[in-house]
Amino acid sequence: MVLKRLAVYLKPFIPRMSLGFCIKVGGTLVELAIPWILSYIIDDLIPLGEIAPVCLWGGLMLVCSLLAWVGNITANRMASAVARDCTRQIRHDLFRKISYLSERRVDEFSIPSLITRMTSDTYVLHQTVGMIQRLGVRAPILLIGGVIVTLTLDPVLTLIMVATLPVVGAITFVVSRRGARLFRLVQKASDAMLRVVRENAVGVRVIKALSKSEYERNRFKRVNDELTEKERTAEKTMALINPVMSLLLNLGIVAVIVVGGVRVHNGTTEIGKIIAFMNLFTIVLNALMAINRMFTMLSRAAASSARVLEVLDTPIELYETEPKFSFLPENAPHIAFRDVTFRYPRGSFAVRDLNFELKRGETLGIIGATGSGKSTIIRALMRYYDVSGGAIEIDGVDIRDYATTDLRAKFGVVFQNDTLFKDTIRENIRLGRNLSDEELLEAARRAQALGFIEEQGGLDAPVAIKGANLSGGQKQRLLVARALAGNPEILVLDDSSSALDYKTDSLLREEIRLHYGDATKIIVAQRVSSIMHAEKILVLENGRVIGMGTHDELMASCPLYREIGESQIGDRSVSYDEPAGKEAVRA
Ligand SMILES: Nc1ncnc2c1ncn2[C@@H]1O[C@H](COP(=O)(O)OP(=O)(O)OP(=O)(O)O)[C@@H](O)[C@H]1O
Repeated sequence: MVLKRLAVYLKPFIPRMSLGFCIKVGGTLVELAIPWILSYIIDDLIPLGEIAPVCLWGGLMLVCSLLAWVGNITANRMASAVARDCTRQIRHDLFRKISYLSERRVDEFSIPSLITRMTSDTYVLHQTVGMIQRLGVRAPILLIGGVIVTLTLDPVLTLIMVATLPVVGAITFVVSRRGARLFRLVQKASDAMLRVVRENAVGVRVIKALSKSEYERNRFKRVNDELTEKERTAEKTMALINPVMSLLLNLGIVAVIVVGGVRVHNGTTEIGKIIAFMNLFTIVLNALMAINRMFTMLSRAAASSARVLEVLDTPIELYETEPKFSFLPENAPHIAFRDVTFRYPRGSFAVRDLNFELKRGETLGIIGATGSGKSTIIRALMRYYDVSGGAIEIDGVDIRDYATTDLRAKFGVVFQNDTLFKDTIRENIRLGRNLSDEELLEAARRAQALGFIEEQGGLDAPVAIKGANLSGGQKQRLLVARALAGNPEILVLDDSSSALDYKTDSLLREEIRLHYGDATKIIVAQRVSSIMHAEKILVLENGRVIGMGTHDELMASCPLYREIGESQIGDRSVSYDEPAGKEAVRA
């Protein structure tokens, strides 16, 4: 059923598959003729004692072998090409779907599971599509054709052979069904193993630093053992088929030899027919084995298809292509949160009753303990998740009424622990947007990144996976340059200066103040100095706002803010009115 659903991917390849099918059928029929010619030579031509017809029919056998060989190779190549191109399309659609999945769905699937669906599951489908084309035509023709040719040679012996086939078919069916269920469990265990490997690779430094290597090794051993156990059960089940089939077919061959011997002795059949029969028996046996392999592969493919389809069938909840409004209300605040409440799937409330407004060009600072809901506000504003209650508005329009691409295009953003890609510095800043080198360099200069970019060799310098060849501060500056490039309408910096020294941080803030005056800025920070010049500061605790106002107001009215401020700045009498840049430069 699930395989049928994925068959739509084969539709565009029907002409190519049909041609391959014809070549395959031709090659297979020619192959079946070989034992028949052999029997004719032995029983009818050799007794005549003339060499010429024997050579002629022998030559025909050779031509048949060559044709079968060439036909099979050509058809197999065509099958591989179809499998490759079809899987490419499936991967393409999967990737596209994954990139549009809401964060909620990504959480539900989990990243490791999406990776295995994208890699090993599509690989299984690739193998299956290839195999079905290679063997799906050939094996049944050899099986049915083989039985027909044996019927023309000796119907009595054919009955012995045919009697074994239903038993073999039933065993294959039962075992393969069980195999499909077991392979689904194997894939699940493989997801779990990938998750541990991924966490381990990402957290390798901290694991070493905390001497957690032994603990991690044990954790990996557990998931690895679990996977091995599941594989063992699945393989043990599937491994039943071959020996049982071999046993049945060998019993059949023994019966053929015994009955055949009696029939030759009685003069009801000839020796050449028995030799050809044995030949065909091997062909039928191999065809059955191939069909068995196909069933095994189909069991795995059914499990993989179900996993791939689960992603492909997931509705894209948050992707709106058309705006649902025709005009923007006048004099509306640029950003407004109205009674916003948010909870993660299966989680408790992360943000409650959030209300604030920001005018265009204003800066909002957000501060609070870890887990207090700071990043959640950003995710909700950019509509990675829909709010659970209340509404978020941009220019007076609910963000759910914007086309998602239009909404996201308004933002320049650095997420907490944001990602750098294995590419050049240029592409990491540009990220596929139509921006000139001058614009990229300008953004880099303002993000205080130009100095180290030049040291690295300019925009063409390589960035390793996740920016592993850069320091923490360099990574953050590159990410800020990415956010600034393109002059966003709304600039969001989520804990993006934690690795910067105070001087660089304040220079960066000064550049933003000078050059991005029109952009509305939302800055999440752990440092009071990063947000103290904001027009509005939110102090969060457990998802609730416990203070809102300017730095001076909060120092006077919000005990938590005052506590953080005093512990970081130390001196309450410091004047905060000076631009941060000057303050830092003087320092
Ligand atoms: N994807 C998620 N699924 C379920 N719960 C989540 C998810 N992301 C965050 N949470 C929970 O929501 C709450 C707020 O998380 P959030 O990331 O907004 O905190 P934060 O203030 O940004 O913290 P930090 O300063 O550590 O980044 C936390 O209790 C967190 O455990």
